[in-house]
Amino acid sequence: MPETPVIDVESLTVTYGDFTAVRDLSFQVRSGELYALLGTNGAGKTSTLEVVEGHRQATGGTVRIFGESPQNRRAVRPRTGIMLQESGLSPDLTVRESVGLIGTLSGRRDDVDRVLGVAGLTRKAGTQVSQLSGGEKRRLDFATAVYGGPALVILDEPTTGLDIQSRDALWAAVDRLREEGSTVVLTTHYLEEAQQRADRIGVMHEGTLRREGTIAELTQTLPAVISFALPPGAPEPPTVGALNGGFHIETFSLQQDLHRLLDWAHDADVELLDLKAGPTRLDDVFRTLDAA
Ligand SMILES: Nc1ncnc2c1ncn2[C@@H]1O[C@H](COP(=O)(O)OP(=O)(O)OP(=O)(O)O)[C@@H](O)[C@H]1O
Repeated sequence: MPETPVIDVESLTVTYGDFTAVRDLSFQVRSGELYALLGTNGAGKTSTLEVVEGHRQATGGTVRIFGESPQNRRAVRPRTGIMLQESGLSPDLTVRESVGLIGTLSGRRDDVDRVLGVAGLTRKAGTQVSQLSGGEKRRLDFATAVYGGPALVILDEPTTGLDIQSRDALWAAVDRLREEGSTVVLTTHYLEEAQQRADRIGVMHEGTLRREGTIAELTQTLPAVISFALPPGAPEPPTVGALNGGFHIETFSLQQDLHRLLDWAHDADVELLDLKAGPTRLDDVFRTLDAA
């Protein structure tokens, strides 16, 4: 028998008055995977996650978490850690009190000091929430989401406003959770983070799911890119791939075309300036969305 998906979204519709923010959306998140729900601004990601989190009623369709309704808090809450875009933490509580309170409400068990350490907040344990910097608040939101190692962790733009050290620390903590078997759902506008970490990616645009698959599946229909500049007076470069304005080559034979270009540069004794070559990136998938 197939395993019950951790999240099962079936024909979800969310409307605000006359406006349909999410239309007939279906996707599943499997146990143990990191699923990135990405999309353009206003695509409907947060509206979708709010239904998944039980904070909003669906206008139509069904959502199941661990086979249960998201409204069934008693069944779902102990197994789900949520990092919202904006937390509702009380400004008067200290960091330690906040983690302890949310931890207790979650129904999971953990050691507050351990969680503060994971989130890099040990030195801020006695500081009031109102006195935290923006990045420190995000770390506190993360701490409350991962308290007790929930089976499902939902991270809504977790690294926005974080410096590089904090990002690395956050991803290291997510990696540890995954090693212990947690399923992770991520939204982010930092596409490299999704490209590096997601097992599968769903791309939303204007309320619907326009693309879904592994990073390889999403990018294989688009060409790879080689770009470079030439010093003044250099001869014409060879025709490789499709020269698409400037020296920007689109190719489905990256290795072969790069080889030919480098051979030409060597034979012509030309230094290729600012040479870049790489597979198709997720950014390019986004740039094709309006054409879908
Ligand atoms: N409470 C609301 N009332 C009316 N419209 C809303 C409400 N919340 C969201 N919307 C609209 O629904 C659409 C989807 O919003 P949503 O926040 O779900 O998008 P998103 O994909 O999370 O966007 P972003 O990446 O910009 O955060 C947007 O056009 C937004 O203006």
